[in-house]
Amino acid sequence: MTDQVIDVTDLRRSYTGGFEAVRGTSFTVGRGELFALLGTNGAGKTSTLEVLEGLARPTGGTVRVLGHDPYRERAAVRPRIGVMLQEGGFPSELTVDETARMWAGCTSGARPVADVLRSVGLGGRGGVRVKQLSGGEKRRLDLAMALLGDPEVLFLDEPTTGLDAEGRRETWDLVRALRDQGTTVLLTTHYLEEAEQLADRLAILHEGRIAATGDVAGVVASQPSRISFELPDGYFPGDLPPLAKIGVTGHDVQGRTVRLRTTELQRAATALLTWAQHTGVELRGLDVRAASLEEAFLQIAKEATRNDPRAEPARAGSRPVTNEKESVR
Ligand SMILES: Nc1ncnc2c1ncn2[C@@H]1O[C@H](COP(=O)(O)OP(=O)(O)OP(=O)(O)O)[C@@H](O)[C@H]1O
Repeated sequence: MTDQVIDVTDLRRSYTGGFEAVRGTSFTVGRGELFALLGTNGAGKTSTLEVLEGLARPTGGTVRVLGHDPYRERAAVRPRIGVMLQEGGFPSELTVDETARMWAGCTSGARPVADVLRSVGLGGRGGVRVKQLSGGEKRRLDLAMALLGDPEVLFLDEPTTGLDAEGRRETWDLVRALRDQGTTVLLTTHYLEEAEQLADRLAILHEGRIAATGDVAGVVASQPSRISFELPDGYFPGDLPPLAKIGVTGHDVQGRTVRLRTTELQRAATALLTWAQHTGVELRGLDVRAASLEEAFLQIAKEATRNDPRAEPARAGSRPVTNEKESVR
């Protein structure tokens, strides 16, 4: 049986004014798994994460982290988790070393500061003031602080936002290494490539609900693949083999360009190529491709909106109903 490290059942979180940011989500994360919560701005990723981190109480549903309620049994959970918030908010005048030592003083069983800084590539930056770090270095400092207690479970809230391509790749390598060492990781991101690169499983959150979940291949496979090509002069779409019979679920034609959508890519492509061969037709610009995670994400979000056109309740100046966020890590 899988060892469930995170177990979320019908989680709801509302803010004062009635706005429900999380509207009944359920998912589990097994030990050693890397799970990505993916969603557009405002989808409810941070609102979910804060409950898992024990920083906020759910309005409804239950949440267990390492078998405990992270809010009520904070003392049991906190020493075993690491949290990287979106904004670390470290005092800018302190040096990297001073910051790390300060956090180590608040962390039970903290690892040696120098080791942790080295592990995130800040080994040579101990004497530098936080305000002098680059954006990428600040994010690495945030990560280092989350790793000080050698956590079993690591929560990363948009760990690479604001990083350049190289910084992002370096962070991915770090996160992969942690996962390979057995750390359970839950990260939020709106970078699809990040989820593609890192996630064992993911959930696409849309307006507070899980619109799709599974591994990357499974989520992508739920969306149609595409075949496009140009028909030569003298041929028309009606000359093609009957599209429905070869597994094509939709098509459009612009000028001589034909685009087909199918959930049976091999069958449709084989039938099309066989037809072209027999007819002696050259399909110029032939392009056969499975949906990308990006296409799947956009489509899933579009469908979720169509199925649930939520009217936006007023929520100016609102606060969480259940409690204020605590400024603790
Ligand atoms: N304190 C608050 N009071 C009222 N509404 C809030 C509060 N915090 C967040 N929200 C709203 O809840 C929704 C979900 O916000 P949340 O920060 O969880 O989204 P997110 O998916 O993390 O977005 P982002 O990618 O922009 O960080 C948003 O519509 C946001 O405006």
